[in-house]
Amino acid sequence: MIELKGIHKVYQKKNTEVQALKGVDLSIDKGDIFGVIGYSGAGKSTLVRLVNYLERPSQGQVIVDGAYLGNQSPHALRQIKKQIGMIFQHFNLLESKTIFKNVAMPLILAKKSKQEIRSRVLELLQFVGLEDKASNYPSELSGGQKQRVGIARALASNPKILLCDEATSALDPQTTQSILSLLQRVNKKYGITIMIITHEMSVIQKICNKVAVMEEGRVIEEGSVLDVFGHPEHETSHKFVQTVMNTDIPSRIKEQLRQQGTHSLTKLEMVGEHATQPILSTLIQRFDLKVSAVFTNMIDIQNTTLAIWYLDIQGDTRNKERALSYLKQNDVLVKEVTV
Ligand SMILES: Nc1ncnc2c1ncn2[C@@H]1O[C@H](COP(=O)(O)OP(=O)(O)OP(=O)(O)O)[C@@H](O)[C@H]1O
Repeated sequence: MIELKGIHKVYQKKNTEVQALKGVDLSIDKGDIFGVIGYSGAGKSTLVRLVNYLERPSQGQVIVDGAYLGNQSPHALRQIKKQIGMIFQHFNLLESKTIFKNVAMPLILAKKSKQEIRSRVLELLQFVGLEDKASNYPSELSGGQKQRVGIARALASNPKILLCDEATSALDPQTTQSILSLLQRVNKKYGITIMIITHEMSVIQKICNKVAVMEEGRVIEEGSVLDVFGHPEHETSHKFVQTVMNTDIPSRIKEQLRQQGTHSLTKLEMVGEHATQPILSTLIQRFDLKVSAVFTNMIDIQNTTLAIWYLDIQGDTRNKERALSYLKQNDVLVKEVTV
């Protein structure tokens, strides 16, 4: 649905150049809720603004729904851009217009009939739960309600893609949760592909199926959210995962283990129904091993459980080898780690 190929973006600032993007390749499939995470200045906003050509790449190709944006006529580009809605951190509502008018604006600009505008706006206000606010003004709404108006306005022209630039960063955790649930409904009910820019891993955890981690203008890691949470390859991704799920053994426990003479542990990673297998009893009873669970953590990612266990497994070496290959055969990811 969205393809970015070899994207570079250079901003000219007086006599200096800022290389905001340094060769980004990204592919977002239809129906994805795709998260892009990174620290401030990583290039996330620049990247998302390229998708609807608010910014043009200095080099590389942006392809949306099969159309290469670089060689479109102004008219064709406008048509493509109509298929892309966008919501913003600070909502960008017209303060002097009512909620009804704010949502209606894309339809008024597209010269739709009054009747069509009325029925579409009322349907959308109902969808976002604001049907009683049609004649209020933005200043009379809470942040979460304003973002709901932003979402309704973005949906007015029936887009195929919704871009969200830090859409929940100005909201409290409870309101964030309700906006994320609404975005999930947008994805499911209208089949809209969603691209979310954020610096909060909890946002990725709650609604994204795929994630790209950005640093200094590059994508440093990309994959399914479960994979990146389970075994982040890059140090920055690891740090983001740690903000929502502690997958590292606390140093206090490591110290205790070293004092006891334990220098290595077996790390198990299990996903979905594999996370609820009777692992410990199998290792103890079937393979005659002595097993202590030193540190464990479980997290729910889009209704799927991800479990990480660190075990101290003692006993006959051959039995341990057989036990570990049994675990691998049962879809448990096994790794020996030093403490
Ligand atoms: N219009 C611009 N002119 C000059 N430099 C820019 C412009 N927009 C962004 N930059 C620079 O490009 C780099 C990437 O910025 P960008 O806003 O894309 O990052 P970001 O990851 O979205 O950060 P943040 O989360 O703080 O918004 C930064 O160094 C920024 O200063």
